This record gives sequence, C-alpha cells and structure tokens, in this order.
Amino acid sequence: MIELHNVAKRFGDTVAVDDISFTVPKGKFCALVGTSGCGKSTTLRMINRLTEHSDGEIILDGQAVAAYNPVQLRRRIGYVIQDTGLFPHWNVARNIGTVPRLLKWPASKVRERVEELMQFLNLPIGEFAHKYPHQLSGGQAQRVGVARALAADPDILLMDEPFGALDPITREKLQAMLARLQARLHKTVVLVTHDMDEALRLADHLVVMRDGKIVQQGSPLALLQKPANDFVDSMLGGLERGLKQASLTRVRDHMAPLGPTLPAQSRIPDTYTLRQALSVMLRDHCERVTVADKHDVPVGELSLRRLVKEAHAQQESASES
Ligand SMILES: Nc1ncnc2c1ncn2[C@@H]1O[C@H](COP(=O)(O)OP(=O)(O)OP(=O)(O)O)[C@@H](O)[C@H]1O
Repeated sequence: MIELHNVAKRFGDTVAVDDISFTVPKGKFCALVGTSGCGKSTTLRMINRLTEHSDGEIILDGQAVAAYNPVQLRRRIGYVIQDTGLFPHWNVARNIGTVPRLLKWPASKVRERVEELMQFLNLPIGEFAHKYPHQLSGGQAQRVGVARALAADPDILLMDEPFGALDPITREKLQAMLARLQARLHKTVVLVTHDMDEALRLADHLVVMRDGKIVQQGSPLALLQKPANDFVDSMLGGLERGLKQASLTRVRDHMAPLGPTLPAQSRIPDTYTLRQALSVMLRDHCERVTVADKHDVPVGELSLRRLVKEAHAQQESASES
C-alpha cells in the first residue's frame, strides 16, 4: 500500500507539488493525470525517492519512505519511464536481469526469471535475448523496460508515461498487455499518463492534478459521472464523457437474453464495451446486435434502446455509491 499525506515539493521558489494526499491500496492501480507541469512526475519520483519530498509523509506498507535506504527502496519498486532507460551496451537478457543480479540472485535463478518474463511479455527468447536496445522497436524496448521493472517481483510498480512515445496501435497493444499483467499479478501501480483513455481503461483510482494540487480523485466512473469542475470535465473529454463512460462497461454485463426473433445480422463479441457496441451499430446502420461468446456462439443481444438504458442505470448506480 502507498500512502501520501499532505505531501509537498518545492524546488527553490517553485512549488511543484502542493499538499497532496492519496492512497493506493495493495494490488490497486492508480493513474495520475493533469496538464503538463502539474507535478505528476515529481509525485512519482518522490515515492521511490529519486526526488526527496519537502513536506508531509509518504508511507509504503506502513513505513515512511524517508526511513528506507534509498537504494534498497528502489530495488523493491519497479520503475518504467518513457525512454525506457535501458542500458545501451547490455543485451535484452542482461538488461532484464539487472535488479535480480544486484540482489545477488544465483545465476540460474536470474536466467529462469528472465526467460519467464520474456515469454510473458511476448519477446521470444531466441529472437530477442541477445539483441541490444538500439536493435529494438519502441514497443519492443518498452516491453523490455516493463520486464526489467518486474524482474525482482516488486510489489510496487511506478510508470511514468510508459507508452507516451508509441504509435496508437502499439500503445493499445501494450495497454492490453498491462491490463492482463495486472489481472494476473495484482501489483500496486501508480501510472502517470497524458492519455485519458489509457487512465480510464487501466485505473481503479484516478487522481486529477493541476498546478501541484489534486483537483479531484475517485473511481473513473465516479469522476466521469460527477466531475468537480470545468477543468476535470475538460480533462475527461467534455462532451465525450458519455462515450468514455460507455467504454468502461462490457456488453456481457448488459446484454438481454436471445429473444424469439431472428438474431440480428451484426454480431459482436461479449467482451466488447458498450462504446464499441454503439460504434458497430452506427457503422452497420442497425439498432440491434447479436452478442457471441469466445466460441462465436450467440449468447444474447443488445438493442440501441437497451444500451442507452443500461448506460443510464450505470450512471444512477455510480451516483448512489
Ligand atoms: N529538478 C527540478 N528542478 C526545478 N524544478 C523542477 C524540477 N523538476 C520539476 N520541476 C518543476 O516542477 C513542476 C512540476 O514538474 P513535473 O515534471 O512533476 O510535472 P509533470 O506534471 O510531470 O509534467 P509533464 O506532464 O510535462 O511531464 C514544473 O514546474 C517543473 O518545471
């Protein structure tokens, strides 16, 4: 668990972070969003003490970070940054094994761990283990960066714009990879991102910052439902908020049982979001779609009317909770 209590950071006269408090419970995913220069990276770097905080308290698993040896602290926290920070003269396998080697794991255990992570992150060992960072694409390098951050199996993962420099398709793939990884490993994650869709897709808790302060925090749905002010509203996409909300909900949780009428011609997987379902309806000029499971067997249907009703019901339950 990560707790920040009234934390501030001053660089000379500049107040980069001003009295912020938030908590990330163990195994939860928190995203920090806000305009450029609002103090997101500084906040992240104070957690692993790459930057020392000026005021307040940062507590990891019950102990103030100030009480940790900074080097030991950083070895137990995975850190992923936009330009990967891979060592250019080390090959992929050696880069991934950095922290386990520093922790003096036996060589065979390091090798095993590196191979396990490479498989997990879809980096075939024969193809990638001996490549150097300059021989990798941006997306491959970023996967190596994530593997390196996970190598010593840290409980905490800090990620600073990890996919910021990637094209939208690669970015989307890596976001899906991160979502799968989180569903399996349940790390305590803090992600800094400029991409609101990325934040909404991955986070359990959103922290919106402006000028060093927290403007609003809560679950993605709660913020989409009730942004505290115009700034949060515009950060969340303004008019697009309804669509973003629809993107948080899966069709499988809102479809109707298959009716007696013929199945609709357009068919969508039950893993689609309500937003994707709406997009298919617009694209195919239809007001009803058949929903199929992973074996492509029809399991339900969704009409435009039901979609709107379900999205509304979701809003109601969000505002009650
Ligand atoms: N080492 C430093 N020395 C002086 N000022 C700094 C330092 N690091 C950050 N700042 C200042 O602190 C403020 C917050 O910077 P920070 O990098 O945390 O913002 P950010 O929200 O991560 O921005 P971006 O989204 O553009 O990366 C900025 O005004 C920045 O100029």
